Amino acid sequence: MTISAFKKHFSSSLSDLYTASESAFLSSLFIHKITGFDHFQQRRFSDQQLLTDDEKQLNDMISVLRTGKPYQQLLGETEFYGMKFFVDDNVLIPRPETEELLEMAIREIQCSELEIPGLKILDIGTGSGVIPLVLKKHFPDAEISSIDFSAKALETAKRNADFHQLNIEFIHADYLTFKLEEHYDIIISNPPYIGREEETEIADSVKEFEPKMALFSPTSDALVFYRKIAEDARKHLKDHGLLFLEINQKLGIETLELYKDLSKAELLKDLSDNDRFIYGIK
Ligand SMILES: C[S@@+](CC[C@H](N)C(=O)[O-])C[C@H]1O[C@@H](n2cnc3c(N)ncnc32)[C@H](O)[C@@H]1O
Repeated sequence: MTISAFKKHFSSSLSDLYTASESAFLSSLFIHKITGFDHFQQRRFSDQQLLTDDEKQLNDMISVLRTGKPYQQLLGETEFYGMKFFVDDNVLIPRPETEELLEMAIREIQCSELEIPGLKILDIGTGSGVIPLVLKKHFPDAEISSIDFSAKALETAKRNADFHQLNIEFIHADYLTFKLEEHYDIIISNPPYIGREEETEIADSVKEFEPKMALFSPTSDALVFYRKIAEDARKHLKDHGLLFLEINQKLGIETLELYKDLSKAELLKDLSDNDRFIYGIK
């Protein structure tokens, strides 16, 4: 099969899962991964026959994609905030809303009166490490600590930190019982926030392929992480320190209520107009 015929085959085989433009984008990524041809080479050599082995591997990938497995897990990597991140089935695939959280955090930190050199940042629930690594890239002098209860997620986060040659303190701990000892200029988190009663509303592919620990609250209280973060913000966020949280869009008001004793706490919407973030100042 030629490269161009494979692209058509990819699109028609997955037409119930992806739009034509998504398929064009994805087939280009997969052909690049298997053949090494980038997008421009694929166009230039579109009439070239795929090697038999490459064609088999690409067809195997179509079969796996049909199971609903996220394409990022199959590729083993994804792009987030313009950076490459390794991902696997131990970490949440980073979402565009978290890019929005970071965009807000970077802007607010730059506009704040905080002393940027020596900034102390705590990230709760690191996953693939996207939040601490994007922040470290923008604020190289910041001291960033990042907690996760999943040892396997931390391995992936460390691999990403090594790849980008960025230094983060990774802490393997259950945040819900972890006693903070330091004081921070910034606390940022995208913790698990899906309650048990919402489980049926989550897509099967998400529940099957992404780590449950990353998605679901471990107790019947969907806000359990936000309550502990509120308590820690009271005691461990420095005066004028900043808080950035990604939240469950259905629990905006209840989540905001937990932070009412900060000098400022705002509920902010994402680009899809859902209540998605809390921005606070101590
Ligand atoms: C929603 S994911 C966010 C991952 C990453 N920060 C992102 O935005 O893509 C939540 C993360 O919290 C971690 N986590 C779950 N329970 C935890 C706990 N009790 N203590 C610390 N981390 C926990 C999960 O392993 C997961 O990596």
